Amino acid sequence: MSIADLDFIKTLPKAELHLHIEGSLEPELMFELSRRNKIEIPFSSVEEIKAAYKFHNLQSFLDIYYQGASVLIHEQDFYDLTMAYLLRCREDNVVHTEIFFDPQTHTERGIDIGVVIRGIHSALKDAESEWGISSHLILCFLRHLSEEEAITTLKAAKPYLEFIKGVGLDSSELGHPPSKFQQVFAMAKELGLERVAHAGEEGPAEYIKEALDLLDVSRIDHGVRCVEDEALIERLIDREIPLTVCPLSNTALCVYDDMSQHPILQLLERGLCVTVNADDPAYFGGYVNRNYQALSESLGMTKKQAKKLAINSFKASYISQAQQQKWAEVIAAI
Ligand SMILES: Nc1ncnc2[nH]cnc12
Ligand SMILES: [Zn+2]
Repeated sequence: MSIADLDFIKTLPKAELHLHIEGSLEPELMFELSRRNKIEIPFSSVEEIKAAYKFHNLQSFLDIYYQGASVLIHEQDFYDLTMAYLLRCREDNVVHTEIFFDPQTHTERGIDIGVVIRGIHSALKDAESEWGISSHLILCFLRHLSEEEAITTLKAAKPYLEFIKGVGLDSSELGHPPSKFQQVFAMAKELGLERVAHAGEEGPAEYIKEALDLLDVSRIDHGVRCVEDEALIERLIDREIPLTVCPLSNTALCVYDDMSQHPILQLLERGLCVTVNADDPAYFGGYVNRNYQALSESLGMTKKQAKKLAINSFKASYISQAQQQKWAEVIAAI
């Protein structure tokens, strides 16, 4: 596929399944909110912010990402943040999105979890009624904090469970294995919530197995280090466990030195249900179509592979089987 086929990527309806809403905070909005809320940030211009976005691993990114989120205070801020992302969905033909949010990043600063959820949820509802973009919200626990704090967060979210589809696990992976969160994931299951977890991004393949065995997740976020364990790859194929892969994130955080080393298309060809996602687009150089474009440019992704990836995005989502089927037919006809 040539670069001229960017239009083709845009024609494909897509679901996005791995997007941290706090990671969609563009420098321009960060500045506006810092002024509006009188929160100091250590940058004097948008250019300075962008220049600071040079990462050498996950932690070097997370330090800047949590600092950026400090400008989010009011319900309107969370609304504006989410609406800005949904406008990008519209541009990229993302018709369904499953959004992560990190309540502890905000509650630690004294912000009520209801402020966060109501702000995000009302933007999601507006985008659905205005543009027909459907969505789910996934509450993530920060794995560098304790399980006890995760349990407190889950309890605080109880009045809002009608707005929450599932729980996830993110932040610093190394040294914080899924086994640390077994109890809180069991509680979430008991509450009828879906479960996903970041695993095998920087952490070993063993963490992917733990997420499956101990947290009973139905999807793995990233998961690219499964390539180091042949038996695990076969298990992921047999059990049809999707991986929400984020190519530009992986190169920005030096999981791979160059996109040409990314295994996503090899995994696709082996029969894994891999999907393409942006992770933290304001920090990693682009939204979902930009990720598809990178696969085209660096890995020679074909139109057939792009269609399969788009079909997988619906198959791996939490929309109904009938809806999944409908989108698969639309894409097959393109
Ligand atoms: N790529 C990522 N990995 C882990 N935690 C995150 N939080 C936001 N982006 C993340
Ligand atoms: Zn992520």
